Amino acid sequence: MSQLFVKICGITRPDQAEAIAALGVSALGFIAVPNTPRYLSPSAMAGWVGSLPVLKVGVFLDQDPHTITTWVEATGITAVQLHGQESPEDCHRLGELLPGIPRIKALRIRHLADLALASAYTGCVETLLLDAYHPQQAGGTGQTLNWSELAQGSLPLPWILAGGLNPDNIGQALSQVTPNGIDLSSGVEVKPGDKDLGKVQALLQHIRSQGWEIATALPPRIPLPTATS
Ligand SMILES: O=C(O)c1ccccc1N[C@@H]1O[C@H](COP(=O)(O)O)[C@@H](O)[C@H]1O
Repeated sequence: MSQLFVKICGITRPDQAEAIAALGVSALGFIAVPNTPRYLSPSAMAGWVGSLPVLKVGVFLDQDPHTITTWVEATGITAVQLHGQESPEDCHRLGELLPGIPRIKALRIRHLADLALASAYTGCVETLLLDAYHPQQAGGTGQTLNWSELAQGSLPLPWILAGGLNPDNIGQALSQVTPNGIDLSSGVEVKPGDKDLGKVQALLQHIRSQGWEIATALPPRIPLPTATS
């Protein structure tokens, strides 16, 4: 049975976090980007996020590696998603500051050619995430990628599909592309930050009915070929 990593992002409420974790998702995401509608400050995350029984992903946008480190230490986040223009050097630095905390680099894709950006991150992050490009908003936009175009590309690391996924279109998306994981935010909510548990349940039911097993951890990194192999 193939495994699929399933992350539900933009969680703001402890009761919903616990209920969604109990449904069997792989990870929950918490938005650490000020001035966005699902934002939680470090003090708003502290005291409950750390004890959730799944991978806890903090979503950051062009924040300084030291700021991210302080945030992780204060909240109990167990993975970081870098959703801005973070360079490979920033990702590498974060790995030095936060050993054992996996890094997910988000790339906001406008054209298939943008996938070329991925190769620069092979040595410094564990996983890639592909989101749709929006000119005004960094994420949580509900905008989908062009899955049939994406199917023509390839990536050098395990990757997560994001961007406008919901229980109604997930089947179509997964019939066209084969990511290692999926990430949903606005497609499973009533309003920003308020999740619709019925939609999360419908999503998981669909995935399981298609024969996927929901992963309990990020997909392992594919070993890179060595010079002699
Ligand atoms: O969700 C947000 O508010 C957000 C803010 C800033 C950066 C990223 C954000 N969310 C990420 O956006 C994608 C897709 O969301 P959607 O399913 O299209 O609503 C997802 O990876 C979230 O982690």
